[in-house]
Amino acid sequence: MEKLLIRDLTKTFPAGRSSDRITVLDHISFTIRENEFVSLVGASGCGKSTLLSIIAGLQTHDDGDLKVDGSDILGPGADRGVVFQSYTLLPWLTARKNVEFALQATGYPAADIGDLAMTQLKLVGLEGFAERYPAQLSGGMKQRVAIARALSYKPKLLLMDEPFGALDALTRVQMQELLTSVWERERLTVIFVTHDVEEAVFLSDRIFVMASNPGRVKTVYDVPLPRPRTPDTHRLPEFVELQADVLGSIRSEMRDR
Ligand SMILES: Nc1ncnc2c1ncn2[C@@H]1O[C@H](COP(=O)(O)OP(=O)(O)OP(=O)(O)O)[C@@H](O)[C@H]1O
Repeated sequence: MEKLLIRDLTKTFPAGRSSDRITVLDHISFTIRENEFVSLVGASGCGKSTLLSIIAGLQTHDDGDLKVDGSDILGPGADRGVVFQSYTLLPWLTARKNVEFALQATGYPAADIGDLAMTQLKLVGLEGFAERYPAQLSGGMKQRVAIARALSYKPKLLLMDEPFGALDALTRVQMQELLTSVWERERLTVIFVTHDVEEAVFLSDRIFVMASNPGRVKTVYDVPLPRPRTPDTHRLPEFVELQADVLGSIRSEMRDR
């Protein structure tokens, strides 16, 4: 079933002081199926973050249609969970209270909130850290709380913008493995922005390579790798080949600019 439909999406920004406008996203059209994991990759400035924030309802668009489960996106909503690169936890609340706060804000019954928050923290392996404040957690742990929080209210669509970009290499790989196992268990629909092609191949069902000036989807790759994905997945010849193909596609687009 179709989860997200985007048709002829166009976004412009004012170009400096003149009345001209720069087209950042140009007639983008695609659909994402329920339970699909899709990554957006492409050169810096091709419009990945802009596209994600329009889907999140955090930015307006000029033209085109965006629908989640057949309903127009008109602004932010609890049907879409968002995880960004920077940890957006509330520093004055514990890990558990950060998750509970999101559940309260999205209207969960008060009696269920405590249990639900702990269940989500357990899912990301943080049940022992529930009473810690963000300042007492490592970067990877903070990002796990942010993922637990985004998953807690069961969004139809999870939107992730470079969520592991600020982490060290080992923590990043651990977070990829955690995310893929959570995704395999919860059957989420995810749109994931990353600069890291290896990360995109490891996590995704499909990879959209975007081109710039104006931003558009240039090539769509299917990722025919078996699941569950494990550390050994990286060594499969198909993995290595696909990674090279996607990188080549981004590079050729940069050369053509
Ligand atoms: N508020 C804004 N006003 C004007 N131009 C903007 C604004 N936000 C983004 N842009 C421009 O839109 C283009 C796309 O930006 P965006 O951040 O979406 O790209 P990106 O692919 O996510 O880049 P990166 O990979 O570097 O994060 C860039 O050229 C950027 O300069």
